[in-house]
Amino acid sequence: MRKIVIAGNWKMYKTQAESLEFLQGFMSHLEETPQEREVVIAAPFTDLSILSKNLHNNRVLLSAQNIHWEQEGAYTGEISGSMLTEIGVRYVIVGHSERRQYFGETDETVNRRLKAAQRCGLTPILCVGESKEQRENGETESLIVTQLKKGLVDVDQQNLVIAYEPIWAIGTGDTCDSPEANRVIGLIRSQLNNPHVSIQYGGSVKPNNIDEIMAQPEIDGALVGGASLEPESFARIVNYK
Ligand SMILES: O=C(CO)COP(=O)(O)O
Repeated sequence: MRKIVIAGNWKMYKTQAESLEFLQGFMSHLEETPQEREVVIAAPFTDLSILSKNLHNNRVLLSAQNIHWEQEGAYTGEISGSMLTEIGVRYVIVGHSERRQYFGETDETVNRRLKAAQRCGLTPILCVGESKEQRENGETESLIVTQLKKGLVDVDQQNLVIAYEPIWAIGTGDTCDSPEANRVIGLIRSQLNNPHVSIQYGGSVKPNNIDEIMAQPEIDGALVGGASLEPESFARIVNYK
């Protein structure tokens, strides 16, 4: 069975006070959310601990946005897996295009982070996706196959979520057409050795397009940026029809 996983990626937004304010507005909407949908919030490191203390049941699971591959050491500015699991974090986003673009993330470092996450029991959400230029040059398929092949070396596909996030659709309002997202996600699935891996779509997911996206047979969830920052908007997304 493929799980439905709807995750909000808050990126570098929300102080602790703002994150608690979000919870106040958000939690009541979950009463109508079907139990089998997993709802995840990927918050900044500084918010995770206080969110964890204020989430008394497991209705919302927490995710980090990055993880270092070593268990501990002289790595100024980094966070290890055990620091995350100790405060109740369950997921971690790995290889987001913003980390690949601005912070030198490569398929090799992505692979190391994925394995580190799994070693300490976190479920990694591996992000893959092409730029506008790569799409226009007809490189979408080969790029994604390479990202998967290199990223997933020795990675356990029993404990993994993948997000297809075309870079040109992120933060632009220019959503990838649902049938096209469905097609690429089908291609991603064909590269895996476990048919039960959940594969999300990400890139300008909004309350007004989530129903159509989730109606696609290959799409098992969403990774939502901007529209996850407001309680009503993220609630409408997790409660898609
Ligand atoms: O990058 C994203 C989620 O990880 C998508 O961001 P937007 O939903 O703001 O386009």
